[in-house]
Amino acid sequence: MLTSAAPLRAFTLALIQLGSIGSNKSDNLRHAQQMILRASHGQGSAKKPDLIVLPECFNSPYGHTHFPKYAEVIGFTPGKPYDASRSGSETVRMLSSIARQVQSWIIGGELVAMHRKVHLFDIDIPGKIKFKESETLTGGTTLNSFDAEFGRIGLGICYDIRFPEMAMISARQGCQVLIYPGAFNMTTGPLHWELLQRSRAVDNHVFMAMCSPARDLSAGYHAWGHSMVVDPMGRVLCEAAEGEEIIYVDIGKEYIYE
Ligand SMILES: NC(=O)CC(=O)C(=O)O
Repeated sequence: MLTSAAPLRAFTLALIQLGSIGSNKSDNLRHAQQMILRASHGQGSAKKPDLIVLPECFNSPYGHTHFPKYAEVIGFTPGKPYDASRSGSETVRMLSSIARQVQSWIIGGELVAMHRKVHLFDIDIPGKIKFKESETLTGGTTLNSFDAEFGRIGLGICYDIRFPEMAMISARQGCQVLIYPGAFNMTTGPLHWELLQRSRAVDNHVFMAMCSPARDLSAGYHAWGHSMVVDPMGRVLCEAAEGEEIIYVDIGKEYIYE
């Protein structure tokens, strides 16, 4: 049972709309690490972020046939001690070490909480897109969040956003910010990416953010991009374009309604 959350405090959020995700996992991890380092310095008037978010599937190409090859054993059990530096997962070791170096929270696989996508993405729109995650993945069965010094962060992954009950329960459990790494595509992106985030934000009076990979037309899956952050009134606070980009937003007093 979660204890009640402390009031939300001002913080800086960075979403990394990562590009160059190819077939070599170590190269993907190296690139993600460099981008986290770049994000950690802030940009222009943006301060050093307290929380940095990577997209869904940042260490492998997105596609259900790739998942078995890139899968890693994480071995994390909530509430039990876990030494991320000795993890069997190359991805967790990288994230944990860079999180310590830049002194920020990272959503991408760092290990204070682990969320497994609950709702698997199975879609078949004739002539447009066919994708069946359930052929190679098993859905998660738990709702997950973590407490940072500035607020309670609820987690989901991509397709999870289409199930309003999940965001609602997170909000009822005191989450003030919901972050769902995601990878919508060229069919569902223009229709629903912004609509769903604004809906979940307004339904629940929370901040909502989704972080996408950059669009790569040479890849098998064409991600929509447009990583964004929405405030509890449903206003889009910032939005990326399609390419590789880091977007920052200060969640300041003007957005925090007590
Ligand atoms: N990729 C997903 O999990 C979901 C998606 O693209 C959509 O819901 O649209």
